[in-house]
Amino acid sequence: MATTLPKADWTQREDLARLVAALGAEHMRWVGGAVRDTLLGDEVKDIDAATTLHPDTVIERLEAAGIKPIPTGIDHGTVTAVLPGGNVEVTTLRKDVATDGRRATIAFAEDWRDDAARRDFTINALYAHPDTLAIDDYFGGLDDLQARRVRFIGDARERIREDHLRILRYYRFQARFGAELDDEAEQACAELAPTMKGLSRERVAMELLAILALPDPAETLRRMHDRGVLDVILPESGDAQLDALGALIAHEQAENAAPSPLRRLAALLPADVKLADQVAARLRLSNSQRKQLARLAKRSGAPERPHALAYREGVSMARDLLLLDGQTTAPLAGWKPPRFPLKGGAIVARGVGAGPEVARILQVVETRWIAEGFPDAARVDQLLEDALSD
Ligand SMILES: Nc1ccn([C@@H]2O[C@H](COP(=O)(O)OP(=O)(O)OP(=O)(O)O)[C@@H](O)[C@H]2O)c(=O)n1
Repeated sequence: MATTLPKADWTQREDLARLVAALGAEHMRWVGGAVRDTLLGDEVKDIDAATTLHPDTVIERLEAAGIKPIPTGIDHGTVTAVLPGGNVEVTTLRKDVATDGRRATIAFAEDWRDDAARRDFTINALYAHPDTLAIDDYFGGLDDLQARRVRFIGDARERIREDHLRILRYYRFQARFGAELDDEAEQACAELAPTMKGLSRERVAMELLAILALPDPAETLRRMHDRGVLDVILPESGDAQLDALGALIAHEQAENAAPSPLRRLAALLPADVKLADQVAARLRLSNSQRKQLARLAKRSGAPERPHALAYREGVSMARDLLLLDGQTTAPLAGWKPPRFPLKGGAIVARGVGAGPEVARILQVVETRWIAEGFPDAARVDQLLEDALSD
């Protein structure tokens, strides 16, 4: 694996050059996901920087350079630099002093190795110099990345006790690119899984959905289930649901459908609306996600005509329902629900008094129109004729 960060779109960003100039290249390094994912050749989402400068100094220097600072997690030494190409989190080097697994008490530090030592995995503790792009690797992260090994820094149990969410982060990275399993880590995660009960539900939900959003997390989730880890955060899912998830993902791949974490969460739950609603509330999902999950739980398993389904539910929901049912989604490609061409006014014009009778006739005609596969306006006139003479 390269010992220098390959050039990537983000390493050439002019606004990042301004950030580096403001803080001073010698006082900072790029770190975390951006370095890891650039080395993997993957798309980079968020950019994190580590710095030896005190947060107050970071704020002063950013302001002096005309870059807006937001003290996002100032207790933890994080200042967000607002930049046109995307914000960057600048975090002062730290070492953990004490932690209860949910919140860490930290001290600012001078030493890059101390900062590396408090991080979760070797592959996440790679530091790139902003000027030369040379990488500092204190714990063999480059080798691990090359071998696609997700390895805790030092003792897995200790790392997990510092932050119990690291159990789910381990599985997420494992599902993303882990090539070999680390017995020690697997055992530590299984053993400490009950500690996740104390985590904030939002954090747990975010990680679970992030695992579900990966291209193929079925095997990892199966392992989490077999080892009792999934049971702690999603006790509603049993063997049958794990099988359903495997089938869904295989079907998604056959259909070329993009992964959807919510659709996959629905597969991991029994088709029970009340239960789905409880899970959504427990995981603090948004109202719209909660509604979607409840609708997905209401799936009947009875095959329905794709266009009729999409007309009633919207194309995206219909696609999810068809995929969960193992049906083809091909008829929905490029299909837009047509507009029902009949208006109440046309019925009133035919002598029906305005009121519930108009609504009833509209509904009768619309139902027939859907059943016939959305024929044109001439046929709708005929359907209206029939309905009026019924
Ligand atoms: N529980 C955690 C969370 C984060 N980190 C450290 O903080 C960095 C940034 O964390 P975050 O942005 O949450 O994740 P990334 O590793 O950047 O990966 P992704 O964006 O894919 O989640 C990580 O690389 C890791 O070094 C950690 O040690 N323990």
